[in-house]
Amino acid sequence: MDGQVFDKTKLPSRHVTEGPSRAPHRSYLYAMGLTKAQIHQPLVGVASCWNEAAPCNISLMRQAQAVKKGVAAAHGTPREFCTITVTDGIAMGHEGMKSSLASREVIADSVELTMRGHCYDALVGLAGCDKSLPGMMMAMVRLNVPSIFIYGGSILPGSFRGQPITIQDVFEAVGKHSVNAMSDEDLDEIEQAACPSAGACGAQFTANTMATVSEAIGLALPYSAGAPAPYEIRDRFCMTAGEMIMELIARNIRPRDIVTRKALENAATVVAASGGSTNASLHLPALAHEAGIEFDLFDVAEIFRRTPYVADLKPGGRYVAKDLFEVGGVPLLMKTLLDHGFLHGDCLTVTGRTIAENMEKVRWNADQDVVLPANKPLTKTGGVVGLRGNLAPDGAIVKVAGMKTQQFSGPARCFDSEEECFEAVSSKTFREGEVLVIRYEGPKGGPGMREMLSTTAALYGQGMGDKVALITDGRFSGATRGFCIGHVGPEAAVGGPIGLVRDGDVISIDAVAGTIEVALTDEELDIRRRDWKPRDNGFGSGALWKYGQGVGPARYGAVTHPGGQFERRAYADV
Ligand SMILES: CC(C)(O)[C@@H](O)C(=O)O
Ligand SMILES: [Mg+2]
Repeated sequence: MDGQVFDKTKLPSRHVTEGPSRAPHRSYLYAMGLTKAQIHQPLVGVASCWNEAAPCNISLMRQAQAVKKGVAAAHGTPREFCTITVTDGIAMGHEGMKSSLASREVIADSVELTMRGHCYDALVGLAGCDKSLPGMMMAMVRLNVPSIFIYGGSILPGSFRGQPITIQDVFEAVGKHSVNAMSDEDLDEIEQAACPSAGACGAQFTANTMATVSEAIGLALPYSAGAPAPYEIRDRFCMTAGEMIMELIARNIRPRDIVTRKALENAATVVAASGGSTNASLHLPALAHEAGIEFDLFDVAEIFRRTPYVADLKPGGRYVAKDLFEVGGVPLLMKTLLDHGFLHGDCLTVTGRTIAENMEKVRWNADQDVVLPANKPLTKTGGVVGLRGNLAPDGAIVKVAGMKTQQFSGPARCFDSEEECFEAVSSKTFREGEVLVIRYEGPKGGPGMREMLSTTAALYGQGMGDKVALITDGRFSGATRGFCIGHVGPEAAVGGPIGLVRDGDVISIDAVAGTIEVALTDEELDIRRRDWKPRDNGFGSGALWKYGQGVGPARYGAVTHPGGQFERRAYADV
């Protein structure tokens, strides 16, 4: 990039830095120590989700400095800014979780507004936890300025009595403890051992799933998703991203050149192949929506159905994110998928090259069993399955990776909030063979579509994971295992059938056939619907009220600007 001269008359930052009328604007930039030369170079927004809420984001400030060095080395002027996060692990199991999915929208919106307001020419975005990853990528596609995504990296595995552990073991320990199968002392020991470093939850949970997506969709540099947060090699990826963003400006390569329908299919493919988080079936439609591409839960489910499950990662399998990185990272997973025809190789990426070109130097590693060859998979279909039926006309999702059985039928036991169900689980006032139904927890109903790891992990920890099924219009953690069906739509709050079910109605789920049915006739459902009345969710003002008013259905990604609208007028072109 040495000597690259950028034509400022074509870049958005000209509105801030060029001509006599912008003298006041330049005064502010001089006030922050910028030189004349720096002011007239391209301005690159370095958006970081750094804060002290959780280990996922704590290393982002360090990494952002490396990005800035890279930008400066390639004759750009980096401008760092931070946005909020809500970290699921700490928001879990209480009202705080209602803020989680809503935070994805706030992150996307806040990055959008900072970029627009200051006319930055490009964006390098760093994100470390479940909602900040999709939120940051959504902002990139929405703004459509040259962008590179950087993941903060995974946490290192913990160790408990010689066994590697993750946060999942602590959530499940709560269930063991509740049935007196674990002592207070052991619970104390495990909670102190599970999280030994900075970084996002360590297995193929939601953050690592979306990090895998960031490489497969083409917005992140190859290998950059895999290195754990404390590893100094992350800083090298960050430096390179900083240099590379200047090249993307020069070549005018934008996120919507990258995030195409085929790229979204590639993203869904790596989720299924790695037994990733069900949350991806929300985030991929949301990302698609930013690009004006129709790609809903059923499109995601169709890819899931035809994709082999090859990466033996927790929660369904044996290994964690660090293990995947050590054997070859996301490129190794993509290599076998590409070689066996499961990925589109012709999609452009932020390297300026296609997926197939990026893969040219990647060699298959036969000396490992973290990723199996795609022609010899763990199972022939993906680790996550879409469902549809009279209980979920707008679809539902279940993770089958690692599950012994794929069919379940039993009488419903209904709860109108997660708390009511958690209480029944803790006091064991439910029976083996039942289908626990948690409703009024959808995007509008909660509001906020809570993630329910406390309840599902408690069930699993009690040894009830495959003895009951759980269905909800809310959602699950990437660490959830057991027969747990989420995103059931339409949600109860808008009159969906899940709100019409009564205790004892027989519910049948078949993950092989892809169905979810309640044994009620259409006539009976109609009669019950006539008696149904909407409920007040208790939020009359503030961010969650606003979210509940605007949010669309889970099937289309639970976005707050639904209705087929997307940002057609990329701000960089104005
Ligand atoms: C706390 C977890 C495990 O990170 C969860 O939020 C997830 O979705 O994976
Ligand atoms: Mg989560």
